[in-house]
Amino acid sequence: MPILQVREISKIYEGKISTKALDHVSFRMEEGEFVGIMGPSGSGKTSLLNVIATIDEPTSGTVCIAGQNPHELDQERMALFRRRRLGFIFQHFNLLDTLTVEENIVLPLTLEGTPMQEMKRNAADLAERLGIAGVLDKFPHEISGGQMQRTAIARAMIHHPSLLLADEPTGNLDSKSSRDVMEAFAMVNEAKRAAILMVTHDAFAASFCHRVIFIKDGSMYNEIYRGDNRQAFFQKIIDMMSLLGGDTDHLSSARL
Ligand SMILES: Nc1ncnc2c1ncn2[C@@H]1O[C@H](COP(=O)(O)OP(=O)(O)OP(=O)(O)O)[C@@H](O)[C@H]1O
Repeated sequence: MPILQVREISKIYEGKISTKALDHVSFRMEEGEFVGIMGPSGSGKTSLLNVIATIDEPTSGTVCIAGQNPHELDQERMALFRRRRLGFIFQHFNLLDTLTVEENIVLPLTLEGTPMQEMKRNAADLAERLGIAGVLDKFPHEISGGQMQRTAIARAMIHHPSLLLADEPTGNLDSKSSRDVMEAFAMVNEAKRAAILMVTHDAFAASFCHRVIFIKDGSMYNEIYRGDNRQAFFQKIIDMMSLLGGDTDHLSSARL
C-alpha cells in the first residue's frame, strides 16, 4: 500500500480573480520514500503541501495517507489524524521559546499522555542520533539554526508519524547547517524508515531525496530519480530547474 496517494488534485483560490494553483496533480509515495517537490515560484508547491497536510481543502481530487482520506474526517478527527499520522517541519522551525529543547521534542507525546520516563527515553534516543544530545536542556534562543531545525525534526519524529512533511526546511540555514539538517533527514529516513515529502528551492537539499517531482503552473512536469550518485543527481536537478526557468539561488556546486 502506498503511504501517500494523491489523485487528480486541483486547487482553485476563488476571489475577484480566481487562481488555479493546482491542475489535476497525481502521484504516489511508497513507504520509506524520501521525495522532493520543486518548481518555480508560484508553481503550486505550497498549495500541494497544504492540501496533503490537511491545512487546506482541495477543490477536487483526493488524498489518501496510510489508507485514509483525511479530508473525509470531521474537524476533531482530522485534528487527531494530523497529530498522530503527520509530522511537520517548517522553514522557521516553529519551536516554543519558553520550552527547552527536550520539552519541545516531547510535546506531541505529552498531548498523548505518554509516561514521562518513556518520553525522556525516546527524546534521548532521537537527540543522540540527530547530534543534539548536548543541548537538550537549552532553550531555542541558546542554540544554532541547524540545531533548532534538528530539534524540529526530532519533535516531528517522536510519535512515529506515517509521513513527515517539510516546507523549505533549509530556507533559513547556512550551508553547513543545511548539510547537517539534510543528513539528519537522511538518517531518520533510513534508520526509522520515515517517509518524507519535502518542498524546496534548494538543489543541494533536494539531492538527498530518492526522487524529485517538478511542478510547473500547477501541473506535474517531470520527475527524476537519484540512483547511487548524489553529485550526478544534483547536476540533473540543476539542469531541470534551468529548463523550468526557476530561480538559481541555491545552485552552487561548491556545497557538494
Ligand atoms: N491563499 C491564496 N489565495 C489566493 N491565491 C493564492 C493563495 N495561495 C497561493 N495562491 C496563488 O496560487 C499560486 C500557487 O501558489 P503557491 O504558494 O502554492 O506556489 P509555490 O510554488 O509554493 O510558490 P513559492 O515557491 O513562491 O512559495 C500562485 O499563483 C499564488 O499566487
